[in-house]
Amino acid sequence: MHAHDVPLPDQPLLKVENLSCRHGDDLVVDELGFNLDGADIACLLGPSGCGKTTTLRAIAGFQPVSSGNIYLSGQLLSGPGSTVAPERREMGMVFQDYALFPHLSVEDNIRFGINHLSNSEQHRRVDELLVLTRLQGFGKRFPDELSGGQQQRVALARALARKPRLLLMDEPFSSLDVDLRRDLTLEIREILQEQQVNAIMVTHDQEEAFAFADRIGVMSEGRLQQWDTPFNLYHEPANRFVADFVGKGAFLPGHALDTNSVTTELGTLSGNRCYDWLPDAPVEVLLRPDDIVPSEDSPYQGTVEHKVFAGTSTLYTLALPTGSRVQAAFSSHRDYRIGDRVGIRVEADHFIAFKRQS
Ligand SMILES: Nc1ncnc2c1ncn2[C@@H]1O[C@H](COP(=O)(O)OP(=O)(O)OP(=O)(O)O)[C@@H](O)[C@H]1O
Repeated sequence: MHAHDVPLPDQPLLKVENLSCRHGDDLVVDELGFNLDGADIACLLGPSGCGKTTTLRAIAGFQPVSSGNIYLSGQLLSGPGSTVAPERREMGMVFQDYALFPHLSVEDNIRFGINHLSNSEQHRRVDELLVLTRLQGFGKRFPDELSGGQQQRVALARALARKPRLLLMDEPFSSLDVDLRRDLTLEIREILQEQQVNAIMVTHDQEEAFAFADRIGVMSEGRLQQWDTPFNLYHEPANRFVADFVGKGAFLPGHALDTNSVTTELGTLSGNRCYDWLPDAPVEVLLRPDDIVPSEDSPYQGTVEHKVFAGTSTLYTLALPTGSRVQAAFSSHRDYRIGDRVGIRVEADHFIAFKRQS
């Protein structure tokens, strides 16, 4: 069966259940669980060392699991003490360093995993993949005669040649420069959609994750913090770690007034969610840069401490009188200088707040 075959309706394509993995005595993946549905492309996102690669390797079958299970369309692939060999999982892998065979031409690299097919079928599949990955005319070249982006497309073509049920990619773009990364991320997403191949990519770059994935798992210290759409991660972060890690913004201290409003240095802010805090509880409100707007006659002012020009907007870090800081993205037509005092107000449709620990 391949990914374009319809999986059983009640079975997710991939089910990772209470997965824990150890390196020696260290628990590096801790009770992690998520389901990947038939149509989704996913990312595991998190800071260096949080366990993303170990999770991907467990799914691929290279990493033994200490507890928990991994299923593909309902079939158990990994459990404690039982594992289906990597080559029998029908998964493709693309690595950061391309891992192409240097002594084989592009065509032969792509052909590598499909030598069980007849010669004419091999040719047809290779030609199809060269077109798909926009490598027509490069088939006879060797890897060292290609750019980094082209090499990564060969690696993708090679991984897709066997029509994998799931494609696993570990930081596939990290050795490429920023512009190429962005283009290739979108291009590969289109190729996967066209081929109806599900994929999981590991990255620590959230822009890349947002551009690539329908579902993102944010990890920290071996634990899955949230498995959700990019929109929900940004607007409805499940906890403070996700709020801080995903997107820009700053936390402004305040005190609860009632279950959905807070007094802060920038006035009373009200949201559309109810919190279970008691009146006067210390809280902090997440303000995204687009929640702060310039307002000349506002009683609230911030002093420009830092600015980063970003084309259509400029990102300012503003210090408030108490020393708290907020970030604000203003149209780059307004050009404030370091040290300028800027009238501001909060204009947020909703806010995300957390109890303050200290
Ligand atoms: N072979 C190994 N032996 C011992 N410890 C390891 C091994 N591989 C990884 N680790 C440790 O396991 C933890 C998780 O590593 P992992 O590579 O899964 O993280 P990651 O999120 O992919 O990080 P990065 O983004 O830096 O690649 C880290 O603390 C790492 O040092």
